Amino acid sequence: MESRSQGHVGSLSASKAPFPGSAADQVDDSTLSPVSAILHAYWRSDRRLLLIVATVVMISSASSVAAPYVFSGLIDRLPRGEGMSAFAWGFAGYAVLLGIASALQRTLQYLSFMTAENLGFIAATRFFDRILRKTSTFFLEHNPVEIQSAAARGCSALTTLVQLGIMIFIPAAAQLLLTLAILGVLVNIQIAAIVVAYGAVAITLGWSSTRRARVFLDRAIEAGQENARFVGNVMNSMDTLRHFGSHSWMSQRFTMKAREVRDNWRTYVFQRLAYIAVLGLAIALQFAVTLLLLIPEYRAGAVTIGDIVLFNTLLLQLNMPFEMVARAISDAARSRADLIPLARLWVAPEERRTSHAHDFTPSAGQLSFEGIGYAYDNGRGVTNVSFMARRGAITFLVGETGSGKSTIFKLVLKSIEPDCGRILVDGTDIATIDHTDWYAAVAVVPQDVMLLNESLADNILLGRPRDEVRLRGASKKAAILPIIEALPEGFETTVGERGLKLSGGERQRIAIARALYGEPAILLLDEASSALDERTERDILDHIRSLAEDVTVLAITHRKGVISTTDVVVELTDCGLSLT
Ligand SMILES: Nc1ncnc2c1ncn2[C@@H]1O[C@H](COP(=O)(O)OP(=O)(O)OP(=O)(O)O)[C@@H](O)[C@H]1O
Repeated sequence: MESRSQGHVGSLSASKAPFPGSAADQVDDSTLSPVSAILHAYWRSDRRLLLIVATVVMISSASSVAAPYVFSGLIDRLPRGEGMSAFAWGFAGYAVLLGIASALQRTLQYLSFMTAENLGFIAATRFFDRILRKTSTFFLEHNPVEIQSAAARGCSALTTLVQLGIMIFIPAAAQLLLTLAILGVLVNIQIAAIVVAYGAVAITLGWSSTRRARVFLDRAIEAGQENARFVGNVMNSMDTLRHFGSHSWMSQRFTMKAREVRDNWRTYVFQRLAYIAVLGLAIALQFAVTLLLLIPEYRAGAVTIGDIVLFNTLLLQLNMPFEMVARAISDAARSRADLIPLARLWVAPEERRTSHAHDFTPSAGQLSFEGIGYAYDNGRGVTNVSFMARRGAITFLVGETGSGKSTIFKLVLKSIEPDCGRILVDGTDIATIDHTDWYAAVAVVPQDVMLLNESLADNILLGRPRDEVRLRGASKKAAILPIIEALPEGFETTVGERGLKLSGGERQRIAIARALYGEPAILLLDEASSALDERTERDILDHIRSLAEDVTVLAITHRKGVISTTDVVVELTDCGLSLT
C-alpha cells in the first residue's frame, strides 16, 4: 500500500481549466447559448401574450400611418366645398384613428412591461438553477457579488433585447413599409427613393458608430464586473482588512476601477454625440432635397397641398423609425455586452452527471483508495494514494500542510475526479454512483463551516424534512443541544451573516449536527473539532468513535493528540504513506 503526495505533478490538463479553451474566445459564440435557452422558455410560457402584442403593434402602426393619410385627403377636399356633414364624419374618423393609435401605444407599453417581468423571472430562475449545478472550482473563482451583478445585468439586457424586438423592430418595420408604400404610390416614387436612401445612411451610420463605440462599452462593463468581484471579496474579509488598516488601499482600488468605468462610459457617450450630430445633418439634407423636388411638381399640379402636408407628416414620422432602428442597433450592442458576464458564468462547466449510474445503497461502508492520483491546474495534488477506511474505528488522515488531505476529501465527495486510480465503496466505483445517491450516503463537516443567516434548525436541516427527534438527537451527539435549549428562541434563533452571532466552536458543533442529522453511512471530518476546547473536542470525538461501529469515519487532523490507540492513522508524506 503506497502513496505519495506531491508538490508538482505533471502538466496542466486542459479539461480542468475553469473555462475550457479561452474564455474570451468562447463567449462570443456562447452568448447565444443562454439567450436561446431563455428565449425558448419565454416563448413557450408567453407565446399567447406575445402574439397579442404583435397584433396590437401592427394595428397601432397602421393607424398612425393611416391618420395623416385621412387628414391630407380631408384638406384637399376642403376647398371643393363638399357637404359639411361629410367633413364632420371625415374629421371624426381622423380623430378616432388618432385616439386608437395613442391608446394602443400606451397599451403596448403596459403589455410589454408585463411580458418583460415574466422574461426577467424566467431568466433569473434559469440562471440560478444553472449556478446551483456548477463545479466546486467555479465557486473558487467567482464570488456572490460578482455572480449577482452578472445576473442583474444579463437579465436586464435580455429584457431590453426583447423589448427592442417588440417595441422597436416590429413597429418600425411595419411603419416603414406602410409609409413608403403611401409615399411611392401617392406622392412620388423619387421621394420614396430619397427616403429609402436616407434611411440606409441613417442606419449604416448608426451601425458603424455603434461598432466604434462598443469597445469602450465592453471595457466599461468588464471594469464594472471586476469592481463587483472586488467588492464581494472585500465584504467577505471586511474585519481582517480593517484590522490591517487596508481602508485606503481598498478605497483606492475601488476608485481606480470605478474611474475606468466612468471614463469608458464618457468616451462612449462622446462617440454617440458625434453620431447624433452627423445624423442631424443628414435629416436637414433629406428635407431640403425632397422639398426642392416637390416645388416644381406642385407648380405643375402633379401634387396637391394635401399631398405636401401628407408628405411632410410622413417624412417627420419616418425619421422616428429610422432613428429607432439605429438606436436599437446601439441598444442591442449594449445588451450584448451586458450579457457577456452572465454568458461566461452560464457556460462554465457543471458537475458531471453520472451516466449509467447504479442505484446505490451502502452496506458495510468500506472505502478503498486504489492508486489514486490527481493534479490541479498548477500541477500540485496527490499521486498514487492507496488505503482503506473501515468501520469500527476512526481513520485519521494526517500529514504536513499541503500534503493532500483536503484533496482526498474532495475526491471522496466527487467535487473532483481522479486522474488515475479508483475509489471503491463496498466494491462499487464511486464514479458510477449518482451524485444524489452519493450525497445521501456521505456527510462532511468542513474546516470552514458555512452557515446561512437563518434559524439554527434551518442551518442543521438545510432543506431536509424536519424530524424533531432526529434534530434533537443529532444536536445532542454534536454537544450543542444544551446551548440551543438555553436560548430564548431555541432552534428558531437566527445565527447572523455567515453565523457570526455564534462562536467558532458553536458553528462547528452545528456543522457536526447537520452532518449527523442525515444518518450518513460515511462521515468526513475536516479538522471538525479544531475550534473546540480540549474537553469538548475529546467528548465529541469519543462520541463519534462510538458511532464508528455504524458509520465509516474518515477524519483530517493536525493535532495528533486527539488520536487514540484504537484509531487508524493514514499519513500522507512526500515519500510515502504509512498506516498505524
Ligand atoms: N484548488 C486548487 N487549485 C490548485 N492547487 C490546489 C488547490 N487546492 C489545493 N491545491 C494544492 O494541492 C496541494 C494539496 O492541497 P490540500 O489542500 O489537499 O492539502 P492539505 O494536506 O489539506 O493541506 P492543509 O493541511 O494545509 O489543509 C497543495 O500543494 C495545494 O497548494
